[in-house]
Amino acid sequence: MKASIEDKVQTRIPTKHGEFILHYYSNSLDKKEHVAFVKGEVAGKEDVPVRIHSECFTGDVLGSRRCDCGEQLDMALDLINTAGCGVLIYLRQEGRGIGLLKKLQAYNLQDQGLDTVDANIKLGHLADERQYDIAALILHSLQVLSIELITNNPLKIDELTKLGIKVNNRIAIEARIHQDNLEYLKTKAERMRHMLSMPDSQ
Ligand SMILES: Nc1nc2c(ncn2[C@@H]2O[C@H](COP(=O)(O)OP(=O)(O)OP(=O)(O)O)[C@@H](O)[C@H]2O)c(=O)[nH]1
Ligand SMILES: [Zn+2]
Repeated sequence: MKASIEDKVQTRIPTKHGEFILHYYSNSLDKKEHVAFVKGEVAGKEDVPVRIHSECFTGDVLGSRRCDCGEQLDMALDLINTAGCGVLIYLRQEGRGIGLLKKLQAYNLQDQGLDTVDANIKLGHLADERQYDIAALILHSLQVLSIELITNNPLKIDELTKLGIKVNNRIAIEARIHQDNLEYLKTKAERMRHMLSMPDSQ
């Protein structure tokens, strides 16, 4: 079956980062509630700043310091708001696609010494099970011509390019490094090719 999405509703959301229009999508691939937060006029535009954010209940909602997600969400919305034009797609791919239950189990394995990659593998999953088809469909639906992707993850750029999205540039989004996220960020840099500037001495 060919993947499809439907833009079901658009509504204005004033936030501490500025005002955005929230688009709610239904889709033919899963039963999840994927959304886009849109700033300004993006249809027919080139080089639109775009963040594709993967759901992280612990980081985005609870403010967990185990990962950089919550801080990246704030930074991306500030950046898009300041640019006056852009899109944050919030994909419901909790735990890099393995779901909240498995991510929390993976956290316990990490507390026993495994890193984020090996914890996923021990639970019978791939290191990263995310897909970006729905994000690409959302960008097509918004009639964005080309993007500047806000990410440190080269895989996201590759995947979107394969799906026909023109990624003209990458905008780095590096959260503060501290004791609680150090190992997590180190693993992303060393095992998942994330473009992060890690301190040499740590
Ligand atoms: N399986 C698993 N998922 C995690 C863990 N920590 C965070 N996540 C999930 O990872 C996703 C975010 O992915 P990241 O690898 O942090 O970053 P990214 O989206 O690939 O890259 P950026 O665009 O640079 O942020 C969210 O869905 C989180 O819920 C973990 O230890 N294990
Ligand atoms: Zn997170």
